[in-house]
Amino acid sequence: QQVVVKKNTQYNQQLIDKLNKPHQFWQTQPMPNINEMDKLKPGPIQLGVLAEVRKDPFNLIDKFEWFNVDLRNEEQAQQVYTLLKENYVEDDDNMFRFDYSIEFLRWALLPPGQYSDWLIGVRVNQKLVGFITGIPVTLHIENEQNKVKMTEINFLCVHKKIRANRLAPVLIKEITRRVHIKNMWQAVYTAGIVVPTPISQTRYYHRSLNAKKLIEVGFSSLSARQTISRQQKLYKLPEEPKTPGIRPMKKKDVAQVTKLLNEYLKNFKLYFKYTDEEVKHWFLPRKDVISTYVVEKEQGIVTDFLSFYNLPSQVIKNPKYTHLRAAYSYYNVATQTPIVQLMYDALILAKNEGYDVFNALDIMDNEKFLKELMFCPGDGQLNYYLYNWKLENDMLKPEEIGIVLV
Ligand SMILES: CNCCCN(C)c1ncc(F)c(N2CC(C(=O)NCc3cnc4ccccn34)C2)n1
Repeated sequence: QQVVVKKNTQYNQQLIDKLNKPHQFWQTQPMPNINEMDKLKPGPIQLGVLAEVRKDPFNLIDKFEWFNVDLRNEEQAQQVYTLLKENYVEDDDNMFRFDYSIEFLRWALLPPGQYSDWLIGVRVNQKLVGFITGIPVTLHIENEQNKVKMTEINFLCVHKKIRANRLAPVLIKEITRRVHIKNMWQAVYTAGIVVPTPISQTRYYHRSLNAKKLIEVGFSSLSARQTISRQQKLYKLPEEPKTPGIRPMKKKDVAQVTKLLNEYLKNFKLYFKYTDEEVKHWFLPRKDVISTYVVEKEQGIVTDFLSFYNLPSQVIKNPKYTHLRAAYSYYNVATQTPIVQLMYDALILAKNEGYDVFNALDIMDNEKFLKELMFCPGDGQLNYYLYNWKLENDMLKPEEIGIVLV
C-alpha cells in the first residue's frame, strides 16, 4: 500500500519513493530481474552500440562539477583518502569504517592499462564530495571461450552530508558512459548490500591474531564461559612459519608466480588471466599494502605462494585504539604444500607483520582451511555482481568464484 507520512518534507518524499518503488534506479539497468531470468540466454543482456553512446558527461545539479582524479598528485590523493576515510563503508553498528591508505589506493587503482578518466570525482567549490572508480580487466566467465574485456567498479562513495541527492545513480551512469565509450559493455563489482541481482553471495570469515584487542575494540565478544586469557591461548601461533623455503616474493619470481596463478585460476567459473606485467603490479610486496610469500624448493623452483592485503578499519569511538589492523586473504596457490599448512603460515606471517585479524571469504578453495585454522564466520556478506551478462545458471557458488576485489 502507499506509505503516507504526516510532515511531507523532501526527505520523507524520498522515503516514500524508496518504500513504494524499491531499486527504482536498478530496475532501469540491464541486470536480469527475477521473472525474466529463465528466458534470457547466457551472455550479454543488451548489445551496446558505440555510435549511440552519449558523448558528453551526464548533467550534475548546479555547483557540482566532474573532476578526473590524478592519484599520482599528492594533493588530489589526499582528497580521495579523506573522503573515503570519513564517508566510505561502515559496519552495521557504525563501530568501524574502512581506512584505505593512499599507497593502497595507488596499488588498487593504477594498474597496467588504466584510463585517466576512470577515476571520477565530483567537486563542490574545489571540495571532493563524490567518487567512483573503474579499472580495465579481462574476465573469464564460466569457460575459456568467454573472455570479456570489461571494467571492475569500486569505491563508490558520496559524502555523508549530501546523500539523498540521488548523486550515486549519476556517478554510476557516468562511469558506465565512460566505459561504453571504450567499447566495453560489462562490469564486475561487489558490495556488502543486496541490490538486483547478485551472481554470488559470499561470506567473510575471521581468524583472530590479537584476541585481546579484538575484544577491546568490540570486533569479538566473549561468551559466558570464555575469558580473554583462554582466548589468547586458543589462538596462539608459533613465532616462525612451518614451510621450509618460504620467503617474501621477489621480482625474479614473477614468471613462476604468473604460471602458478593462471593455472590455478582455471579451476573456477569467474577469474582473471594475468600477464607478467600484471603479476608484478598486483603481487610484488608493497609495505603496508600487499604481502606475498613464495615457497622456493631446491634449484629455485617456486611451488606455492600466499598473499594478503592490508585494509585497516578506523575504530570510530574507542578510548584505547584508533584502528583495527586487518589482513585480507588475496590469492593463495598450493601445489606442493598442503593448503592448511600454507595458510597456517599466512596467519603466522600476518601476526608477525602486526595484524590483529586475518579475514577471508568462503570463495575459491578457502573452505578447505577456514574451519581447521579456527576462522569464525562474520556477519559480513559480500555479494558479487556482473553488469549486463546473463550466466547459465544465474548464480555461482562461492567456491566457483576466483576473483578477489579489494
Ligand atoms: C570491493 N570492496 C569490497 C571489499 C570491501 N570489504 C573488505 C568489505 N566489504 C563489505 C564487508 F561487509 C566487509 N567485511 C569484512 C568483515 C568485517 O571485518 N566486518 C567488521 C568490520 C570491520 N571494519 C569494517 C568496515 C566496514 C564494514 C565492516 N567492518 C565484513 N568487508
